[in-house]
Amino acid sequence: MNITTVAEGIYQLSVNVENILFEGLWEIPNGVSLNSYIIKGEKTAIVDGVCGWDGVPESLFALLDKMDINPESIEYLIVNHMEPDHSGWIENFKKINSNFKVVSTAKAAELLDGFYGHTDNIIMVKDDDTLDLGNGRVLTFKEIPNVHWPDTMATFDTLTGTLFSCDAFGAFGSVTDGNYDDLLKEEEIDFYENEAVRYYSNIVGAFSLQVKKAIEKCSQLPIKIIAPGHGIVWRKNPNKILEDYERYASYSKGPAKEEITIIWGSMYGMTEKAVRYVEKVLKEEGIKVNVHQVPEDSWGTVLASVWNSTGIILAMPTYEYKMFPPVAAVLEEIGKKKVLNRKVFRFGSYGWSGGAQKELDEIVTRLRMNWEFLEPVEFKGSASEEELELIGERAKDLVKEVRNAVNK
Ligand SMILES: Cc1cc2nc3c(=O)[nH]c(=O)nc-3n(C[C@H](O)[C@H](O)[C@H](O)COP(=O)(O)O)c2cc1C
Repeated sequence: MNITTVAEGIYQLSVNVENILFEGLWEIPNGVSLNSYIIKGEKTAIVDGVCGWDGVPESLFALLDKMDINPESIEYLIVNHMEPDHSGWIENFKKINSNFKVVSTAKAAELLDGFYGHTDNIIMVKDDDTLDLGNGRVLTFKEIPNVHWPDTMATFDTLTGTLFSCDAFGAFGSVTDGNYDDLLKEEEIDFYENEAVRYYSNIVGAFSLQVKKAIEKCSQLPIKIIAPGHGIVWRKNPNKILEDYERYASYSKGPAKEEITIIWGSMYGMTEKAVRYVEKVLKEEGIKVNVHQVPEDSWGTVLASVWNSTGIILAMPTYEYKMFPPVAAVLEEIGKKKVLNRKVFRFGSYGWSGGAQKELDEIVTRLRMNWEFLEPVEFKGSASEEELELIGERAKDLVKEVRNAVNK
């Protein structure tokens, strides 16, 4: 639980959440912060409440208490985005203060009604509308739909140049009091960069087109600080997170980095033997490789690696005339997240009929992933020396394709 000062009259109230699956689905090994912001003019506003998860609203009230802020003095609740991890707090807040106004887009207002039956005192705003808090503090709003729900907007404090960007420009990773890029060491920034890729690929990757539009729109503002709903605040170099997000958005269509991700599954070690061989070959080629066995590694972890990778190797046996199911499941999710135009090689074992390749082709076509495949290698039972060599050669071809695509 942290209270920190972002800029003159702006305070961040952060609550870390760990040991949950984010959105009930995504593993967050390093936790996530839920960031709320208090903005003080003559009047006080709070930007984004936090989730109604057990203990979280109480933590936020305790933080307000610590700041000597009486919840009744908060006049505006700015709901940048209605998803319950940002707005789930409203119900609890209502019990203490029934005299506040919600500021949101029309779409968020509709969702507030649907989710919480909340319809009173809503100020609906659209692009470039303003809210004057007094004492020279004027807020401007920018709609950034579909980053990450259709209702999302960003709030801009014109006095300090602070952009409250909600889910845009966010990251996973719990935070400490030094939750600012100007206070963090280089390796800590690197840590949050990895957490940002994980967050981006898991949460907003499917909306990369809308992310690009949001970057364009927000870049017109004289931004000095970016204060997202999750992760660290960018005060020294806000351009870094804008550029990082621009890059992550471009990875959807590829090429991404000069990296290969191997996603593999194996029942009795036949496919695994070939995976180990390929790992050795790729190591000799000197390319960065991320290796994920499924279902042992979670979808979120696999997605984060795949997002960064221009090359993908899928290694799985045939199972009941189809792909080994955990590989098929993660592949479907990768397709839905729009990981497109990758260079791919697949190999795997079968017993008598094969069938994995047919399902693989079906998924990639149905989800319009536009993946470019090298000729697959399938082997009966255990791969022979010749078959291993062939797989090794194809892996080297993949490295060439990846390097060509990245360095084009
Ligand atoms: C439950 C089960 C279902 C299988 N279904 C098929 C199948 O439909 N067609 C086929 O050719 N082989 C099938 N096999 C054989 C495997 O593909 C074969 O044993 C392969 O070598 C397993 O590779 P792995 O050790 O990497 O898992 C099946 C094996 C199991 C255990």
